Amino acid sequence: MDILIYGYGTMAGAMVDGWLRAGMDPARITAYNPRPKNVPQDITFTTEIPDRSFDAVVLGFKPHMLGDIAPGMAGVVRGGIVLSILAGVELETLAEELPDARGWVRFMPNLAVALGKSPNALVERGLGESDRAAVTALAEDLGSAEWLPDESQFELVTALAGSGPGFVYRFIDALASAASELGLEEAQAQRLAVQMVDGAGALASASEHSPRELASRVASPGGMTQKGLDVLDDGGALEKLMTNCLAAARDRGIEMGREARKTAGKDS
Ligand SMILES: NC(=O)C1=CN([C@@H]2O[C@H](COP(=O)(O)OP(=O)(O)OC[C@H]3O[C@@H](n4cnc5c(N)ncnc54)[C@H](O)[C@@H]3O)[C@@H](O)[C@H]2O)C=CC1
Ligand SMILES: O=C(O)[C@@H]1CCC=N1
Repeated sequence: MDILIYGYGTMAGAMVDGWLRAGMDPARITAYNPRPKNVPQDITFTTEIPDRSFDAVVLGFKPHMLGDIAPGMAGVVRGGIVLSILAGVELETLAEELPDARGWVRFMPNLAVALGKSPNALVERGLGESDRAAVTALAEDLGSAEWLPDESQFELVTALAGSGPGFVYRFIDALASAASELGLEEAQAQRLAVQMVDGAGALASASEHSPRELASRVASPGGMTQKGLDVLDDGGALEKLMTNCLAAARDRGIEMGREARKTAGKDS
């Protein structure tokens, strides 16, 4: 499967890094971006829209640009599979805007693709069994493949797994700032917070126990951790905060889907 990256920004670039890291032949990858970009050695880069079609085309630009960009993409997607990382943009819009493709996939990664550690949410229209297997393999090279039965929860999944690193980074930053506020040297607080989250995440991945159970294993009865957990749990404070956080991100995704339909002229 040869791949065209159409819009080589932060996310699409991280996907290329992940595929190369997983051993993909760089000759399979072409990247198009209207402005010059630094790209890994051995992939093909162009600032001109290629004049041939590709097996798979990754949409790597901003969601609201789809309506303006799609008409110029007919040639590159003809007969191929569209892999859209555009937040909020639905399969229906993709199929209407890029009707010359043979299949459409919403492929929602996060920046950890670069390390092969992204949970990748997927939903498709028009894919046969072998295409689905090929897309699954592409996702697994970047972490995991999480196929959803339909699109109804895709914005929520995007909030959790796509935006999620942003929330975790904010949490790490808040931990480090709090420790520094309480007296620790700033750089040391940040080092400790980052390494702690790295280890805690790896343990949660490797463990047979749920995060809830792991938290109670850290909290020795009558000890320090429980006192801290009591603050987070008071009135369901942290859970309420996270519910509001995910709902706000999800709702913005739904709105972005609407905006993309509007600029594509498919909605009033
Ligand atoms: N940043 C992230 O963590 C994630 C981003 N996404 C999605 O990835 C997409 C890109 O986001 P970022 O990489 O963060 O943004 P970015 O701004 O880094 O990348 C956008 C790229 O599109 C290029 N571009 C501009 N006009 C273009 C045109 N006419 N044709 C082709 N390319 C054009 C820009 O030069 C730029 O390289 C968005 O649709 C976003 O929803 C999805 C999951 C996570
Ligand atoms: O913030 C955004 O809209 C995109 C979607 C998931 C992560 N970044």
